Amino acid sequence: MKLNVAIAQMDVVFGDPDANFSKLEDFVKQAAEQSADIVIFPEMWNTGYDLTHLTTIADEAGQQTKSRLAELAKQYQLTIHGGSVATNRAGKFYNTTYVFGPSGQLLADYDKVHLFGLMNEDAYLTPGDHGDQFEVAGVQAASVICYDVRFPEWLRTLSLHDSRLLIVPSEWPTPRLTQWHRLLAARAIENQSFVVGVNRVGTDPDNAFGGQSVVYNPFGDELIRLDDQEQLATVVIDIAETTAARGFMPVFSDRRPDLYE
Ligand SMILES: NC(=O)CCC(=O)C(=O)O
Repeated sequence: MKLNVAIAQMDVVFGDPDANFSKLEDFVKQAAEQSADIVIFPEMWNTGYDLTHLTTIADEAGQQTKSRLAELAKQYQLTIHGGSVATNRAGKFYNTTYVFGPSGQLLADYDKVHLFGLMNEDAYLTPGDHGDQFEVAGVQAASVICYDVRFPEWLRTLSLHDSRLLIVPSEWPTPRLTQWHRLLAARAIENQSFVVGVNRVGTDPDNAFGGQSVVYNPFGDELIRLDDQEQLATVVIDIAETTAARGFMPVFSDRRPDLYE
């Protein structure tokens, strides 16, 4: 089973959801032109980290994002992994992932679980309380958001449901890009899965984001690494490699959960 994965390495217009929706639409169109099965966006692409204005700019109940992603997925007949967006639900703000399949159906709905204090998320956002898995063209996938990737036990928990593809939308600042690559590669090796990290580019008032979106195979080899420019790129991944990795070294069945915790 092969999947054509499109990475939408987007520059986010700070605090301007309308401008960012229009960029998203261009990227989805490009992904469809390149026959992608799935297109993946970065973290908080609707607003960036404009956390002090969430009352006016966060997506109310995620409605605008959900209806637009559903329409676009259906129109272009592909899966859209909507990175994450700032949402406002019952007066609380969340950093939320929505994934829509080609029939316009909602496949996943996930709020970032580990809030990132260095970017003030803990002061403004409410953490999620559950994970979510979904299927892309017959492939089991799971998704976490940026800082979540530093918690191997969380990605392992999600991987125990036979995920073969782990997706990590991010706004990861340039000074820690070396750690970004090492963490993503480690998660790929230990979970014997493909890992797709989609970072934004550009700057906001506090940080610079150097892109370097990347795909690692289940052996931790890099299949593609983008530079620091806004762009869409595609890469074909062969899910049979996850079966080969798991057959060669049975990490999942060698686990000793009786000793953990
Ligand atoms: N947006 C984020 O969660 C950033 C995480 C990050 O930069 C890190 O080093 O972890």
